[in-house]
Amino acid sequence: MPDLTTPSHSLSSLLIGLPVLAVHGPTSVAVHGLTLDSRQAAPGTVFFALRGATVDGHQFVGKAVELGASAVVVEELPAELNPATTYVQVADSAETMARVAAAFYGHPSRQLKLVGVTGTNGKTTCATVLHKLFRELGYHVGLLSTVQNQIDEEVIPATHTTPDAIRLNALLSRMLQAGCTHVFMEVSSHAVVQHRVTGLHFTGGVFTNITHDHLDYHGTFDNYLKAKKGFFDALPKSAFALTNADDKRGPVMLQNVAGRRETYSLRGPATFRARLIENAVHGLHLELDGREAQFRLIGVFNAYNLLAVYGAAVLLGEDPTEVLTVLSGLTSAPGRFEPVVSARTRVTGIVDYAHTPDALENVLQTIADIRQPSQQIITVVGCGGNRDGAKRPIMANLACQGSSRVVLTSDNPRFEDPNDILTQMQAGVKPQDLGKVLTIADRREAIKTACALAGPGDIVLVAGKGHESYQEIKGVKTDFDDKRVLLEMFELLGK
Ligand SMILES: CC(=O)N[C@H]1[C@@H](OP(=O)(O)OP(=O)(O)OC[C@H]2O[C@@H](n3ccc(=O)[nH]c3=O)[C@H](O)[C@@H]2O)O[C@H](CO)[C@@H](O)[C@@H]1O[C@H](C)C(=O)N[C@@H](C)C(=O)N[C@H](CCC(=O)O)C(=O)O
Ligand SMILES: Nc1ncnc2c1ncn2[C@@H]1O[C@H](COP(=O)(O)OP(=O)(O)OP(=O)(O)O)[C@@H](O)[C@H]1O
Ligand SMILES: N[C@H](CCC[C@H](N)C(=O)O)C(=O)O
Ligand SMILES: [Mg+2]
Repeated sequence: MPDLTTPSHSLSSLLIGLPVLAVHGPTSVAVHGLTLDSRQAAPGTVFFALRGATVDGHQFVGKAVELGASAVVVEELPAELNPATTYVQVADSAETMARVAAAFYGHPSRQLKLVGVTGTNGKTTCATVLHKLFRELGYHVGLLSTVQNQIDEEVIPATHTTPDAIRLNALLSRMLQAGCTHVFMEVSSHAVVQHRVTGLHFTGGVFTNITHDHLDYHGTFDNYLKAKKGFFDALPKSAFALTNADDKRGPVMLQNVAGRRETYSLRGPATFRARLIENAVHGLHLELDGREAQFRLIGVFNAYNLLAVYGAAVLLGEDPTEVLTVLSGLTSAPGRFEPVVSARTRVTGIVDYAHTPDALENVLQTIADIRQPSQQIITVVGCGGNRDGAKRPIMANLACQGSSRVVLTSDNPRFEDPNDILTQMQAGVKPQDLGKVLTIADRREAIKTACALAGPGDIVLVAGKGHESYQEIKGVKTDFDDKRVLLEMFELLGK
């Protein structure tokens, strides 16, 4: 694995142009590293005290100083200052950290064609397909996504959809050094609010859609929309802003955009248009930008993703015909509508990352569109702990509306009691649907039961965890892979 760059700068050079309220101590100190975690502080590092969701990083300034941090960046100065450390006081530590991180790594985003994808659903799909497309077109390409980060085919594990600003700039720098010309990344709403992408130079931004999610974190839908829009508002004049004109909030996203405003649509006038010819089990047949093509991705929602990818590629200067030709052969991201068929009774298992009401509704609608009338749909679904609770009853109800049988189960309970989550899900089940619902907290058992219920040719949808290779219970991640469990159960039950 190539080394991460370890640049060295003086503190003063990193602070050029930034609004600093006060400095105590010398700014000539050499900086070899940046950290947001006091436990990683050491001589030569700058520690940024961030106000977190759980704790206030200012509590750990003393610890960082004790470990030898050369400088600390704070919003509030501690009562006692250590003469061996430089204290930089700013109005917003998170924003300052992002700008310092960009400078520390030499502003890699300015030398890359960096495209960010935001929206409730479809970010990973679009970013991953863009990565595959540009690889096929012959470029060296970086990817920052929920599933994994990549430099060409080299995989770098991801812990977040969008990494923190330090890791993000370090990764961009590494991508640049590896010869990447393009980087496609997901921009989560958390990332925008927490300034993870502040100070990056984007060549383009793509908006997929916005529906219910993360209201636990953002409080209101309006704040959630503001976060997504914040990314578009900050795009430079030189960038393109590509939005989904068919999404209710698509046009709002463009309101304050300084750059080129572009749209895509399946329903009306737009820069990039598509018409659905066929949505079948083997893929989509579309007329895209005036030309007919067959695609391997399934479901109308993927027609939107394909259109967004096509639009972004053309806006990046690629030849439309070549883009269509390559795009038609590409598959989706792992764990996104991924089918596995049992050997004997031809039960189709579908593993999908639908963990929002909109995604679940779309996936069930897609299955309804492509299934044979004789095929029953059995859905296994849960909702994550320590995340938006409001979606729980809604998702249980949607599962009932779109399925013959439903097994409610656990997703990643995290620090919540799985049975509490399940009770909240059950509250969404209509009295007339109670007969089709089973509740089994153990996800493995739930998948086993769904497989046992499946007759020859039926469809078992396992929703919510997609590519995830673990289940997180009380802070401990244990190996768990929906696709593997499905295959195991098919085998065990002779399906
Ligand atoms: C809610 C949320 O976004 N949390 C992120 C946030 O953590 P936090 O606010 O809880 O941090 P905290 O524990 O309160 O600590 C505050 C500060 O004190 C520091 N600290 C803490 C302890 C200590 O001893 N010393 C110390 O310096 C911490 O490093 C931190 O800088 O800042 C951390 C550092 O960047 C992130 O790792 C953490 O992501 C957590 C793990 C997380 O689960 N985030 C999810 C919700 C998230 O970000 N998801 C989005 C995608 C969603 C989607 O795809 O739909 C993502 O982009 O991944
Ligand atoms: N354009 C779309 N519109 C609606 N639903 C979609 C769309 N694309 C994908 N989905 C559904 O949403 C799920 C998640 O898709 P994907 O991983 O691409 O989204 P994401 O925005 O990256 O999600 P996350 O916020 O968790 O990173 C898919 O498994 C599918 O069920
Ligand atoms: N990026 C999303 C993923 C949710 C996936 C689902 N399996 C869950 O654990 O809730 C989040 O962190 O909220
Ligand atoms: Mg994602």
